[in-house]
Amino acid sequence: MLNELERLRQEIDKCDEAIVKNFEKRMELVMEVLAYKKEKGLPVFHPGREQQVMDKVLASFSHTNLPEEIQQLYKEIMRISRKLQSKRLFPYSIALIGFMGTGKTTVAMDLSEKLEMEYVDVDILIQEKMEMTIGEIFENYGEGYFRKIEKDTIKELSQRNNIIISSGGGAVLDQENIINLKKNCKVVLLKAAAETIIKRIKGDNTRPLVKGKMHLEHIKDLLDQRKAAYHEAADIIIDTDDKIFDDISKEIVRELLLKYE
Ligand SMILES: Nc1ncnc2c1ncn2[C@@H]1O[C@H](COP(=O)(O)OP(=O)(O)O)[C@@H](O)[C@H]1O
Ligand SMILES: O=C(O)C1=C[C@@H](OP(=O)(O)O)[C@@H](O)[C@H](O)C1
Ligand SMILES: [Mg+2]
Repeated sequence: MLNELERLRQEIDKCDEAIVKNFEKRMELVMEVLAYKKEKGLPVFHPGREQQVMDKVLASFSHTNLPEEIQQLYKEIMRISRKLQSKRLFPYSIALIGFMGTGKTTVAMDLSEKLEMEYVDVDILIQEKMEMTIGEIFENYGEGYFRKIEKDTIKELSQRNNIIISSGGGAVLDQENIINLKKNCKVVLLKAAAETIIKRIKGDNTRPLVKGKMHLEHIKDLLDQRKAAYHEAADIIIDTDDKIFDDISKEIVRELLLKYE
């Protein structure tokens, strides 16, 4: 004879079995939708769709005692779903390169949320390692020392797959960094006009290479010196002038899928 506790546990086991079975079924269907969209050339990510699913779930379970918990569960289900799709679509890492102020750090964060892919910013990692700001590293140890840590950090990160890396604007001036990044990454160059760049970074004095020299001629000079290196390293080039982050991220996704499918 089963006691009451054992009986309840058996009921719970049955629920778990149904949850797992349906979860697997749901994810299989998501992958079928993905394959269909790819075949028909439809946009892969449809931001409105997640809200639709959430609204539908909440409406159809309006009698639930656990509306907040259901919402939480569905958020997680959709997060997992996005991650599975991204893994299938992008079996590589994505490295963002380009001049200061082209949006590498911010776009990496936005892409990371959209693709549910981990992102690492080389400069942020360096600052954490050194417990110092980039400005302090330049001031205390000089640019050469910063470049050495930058190179070590890129080497370390380039071993990893399925992440988004935002590099600093000077990273690709060193050939070894390009070779390392290209091991596991598709390299995306973000571009912007000097006028746009200066507008974006003029209020920010965290970049030692433009500190006290925040004028158009200096930015243009630096851009000219670096242009060839950026273009040589790039697999994909995205103009960011007059574009919002959301559109830049979507363009990156579109271009990567077009080129590497
Ligand atoms: N497309 C854009 N539209 C508006 N502001 C932008 C855009 N790209 C970057 N910015 C702004 O410019 C500044 C520098 O961006 P950041 O992501 O740090 O660039 P990077 O890492 O390439 O130096 C930030 O304040 C950011 O919000
Ligand atoms: O262009 C460069 O040489 C640099 C760009 C900075 O990063 P962002 O491009 O993210 O601003 C940072 O790595 C450092 O100040 C040097
Ligand atoms: Mg940055």
